[in-house]
Amino acid sequence: MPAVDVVNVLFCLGLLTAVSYLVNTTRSRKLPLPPIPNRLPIIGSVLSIPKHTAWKTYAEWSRRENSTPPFLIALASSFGKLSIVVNTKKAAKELYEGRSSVYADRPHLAMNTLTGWDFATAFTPYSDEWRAQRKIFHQSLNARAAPVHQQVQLEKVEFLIKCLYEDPLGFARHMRRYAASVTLLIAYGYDIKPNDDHFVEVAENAMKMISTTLTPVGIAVNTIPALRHLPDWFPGASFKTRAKECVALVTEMQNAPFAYVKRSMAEGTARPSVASSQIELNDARAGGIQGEKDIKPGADTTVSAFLTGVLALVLHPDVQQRARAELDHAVGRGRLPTFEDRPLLPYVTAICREILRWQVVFPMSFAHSSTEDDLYAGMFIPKGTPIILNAWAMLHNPEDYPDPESFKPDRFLTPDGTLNKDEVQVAFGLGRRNCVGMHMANATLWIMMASLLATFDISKAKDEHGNEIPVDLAYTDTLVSTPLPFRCSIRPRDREAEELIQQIASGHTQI
Ligand code: HEM
Repeated sequence: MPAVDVVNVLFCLGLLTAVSYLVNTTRSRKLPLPPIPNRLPIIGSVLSIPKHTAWKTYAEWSRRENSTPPFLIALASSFGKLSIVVNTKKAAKELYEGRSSVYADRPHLAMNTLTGWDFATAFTPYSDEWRAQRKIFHQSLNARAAPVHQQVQLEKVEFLIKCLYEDPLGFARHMRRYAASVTLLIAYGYDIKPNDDHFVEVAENAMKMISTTLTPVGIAVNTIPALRHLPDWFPGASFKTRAKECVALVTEMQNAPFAYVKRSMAEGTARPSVASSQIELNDARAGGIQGEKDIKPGADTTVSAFLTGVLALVLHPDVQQRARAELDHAVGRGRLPTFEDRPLLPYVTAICREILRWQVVFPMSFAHSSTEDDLYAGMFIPKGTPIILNAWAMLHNPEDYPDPESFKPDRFLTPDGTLNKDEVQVAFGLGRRNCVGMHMANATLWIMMASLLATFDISKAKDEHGNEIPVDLAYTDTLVSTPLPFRCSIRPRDREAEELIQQIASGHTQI
């Protein structure tokens, strides 16, 4: 009996493959598609798509395959499915911004539905539902609303400074907690517990589970959604059991903080938050408010930028020195910097921009999808094609950023020392689906870097013989690229800084 099912499934897969291949090749025969590197019949480019840092290979392929810009390439995955990688800022702007309504959809990924993650704004199709979610985010997190959250960011960065002083080796954990505490306070008015916070744990586990979608089996299910109907007992179908576990976590991640806000509002103890103001505005309409429910995922992206910031400082004592000179001149030594000091600290801002450019948090952003057949620079882009923005290629293009692999904050300064106009927007995506948490993320990163530079000296850690432990620039290969664990030394920069830190620490009791 199982043998018959196997034959049936394989037969259906074969049929799907053939139909999909025919549809794509017939459609594309009329007009040229972007070049498809290393394409083989039926299996497309599958064998040559690298497992590691694919964004670097795509940038190379696009230079090899296109003699002139716009440097688009198509990837033909197995079963004839196409996706297109955009490798230049010019093409990305023309498509994502110039034709924004055509490129604002997201590809439908069967694994997102299976794991319960399809509730998230980032995965919602371009629709009225998405517009409603996006509006809620925008009202609370746009550039003008961002200052409302500054008090929370200042309060939490002080606590981070205390934690780094008392337990410098745990810096990555403290930074993760700083990101989560800012996000949850702003989103839900919820102050996380010092250790083992349940909301944070659930959200982190749900985020980890999303990696299920990136395993070979997950990719196969996204390519051939019919696979989701495989029976649970089928060899290789254990992804269905994991997906069910993920649904439970995601549901709790959505509902628990929201229920907390409602409860604390009823008890009169709620802190003002995005969720509480939306509840007041919308009078808690049936089904709840989607927008604030997926604020949490932004925390992981911010942590990646924080850790890159620490790595950059470890490797560049000269950058620390120059930033400190700027801080001492503009702020003095008796207090931590605040957001009011920002206009006087262009070099610190340039460091933050360089962090986002140097090690791109989302090297290939989130895929968009086209809602119409389109023709661009003489190339055909079929309706429904996933379009991937190669942000890494754009932010490492030597024409815009000479010596792109080096960490050089100066590239964001004009000769007279003021900031230039490049705000590294590409790191946050382009067009209608760009990052809605961008202003909050920039502010959280800026105040952390400014405070860290004002108080601590960051250098390589030493082993028991007093030798410096080398630091590698090693990153995860996941959707959000994050530094792999590394060691460093974080010490008050001098006696004066230590006194300031102790004064700040005495105002915060918990660690
Ligand atoms: C350094 C930190 C961050 C980086 C680099 C980043 C980057 C991005 C990128 C590249 C996208 C996809 C854009 C596109 O599809 O064109 C995105 C989407 C998104 N981000 Fe962020 N993000 C960060 C922090 C945050 C934070 C703190 C929040 C929430 C408070 C947030 C909320 C979102 C949401 C909701 C979307 C989906 C937008 C949509 O599909 O309409 N992000 N982000």
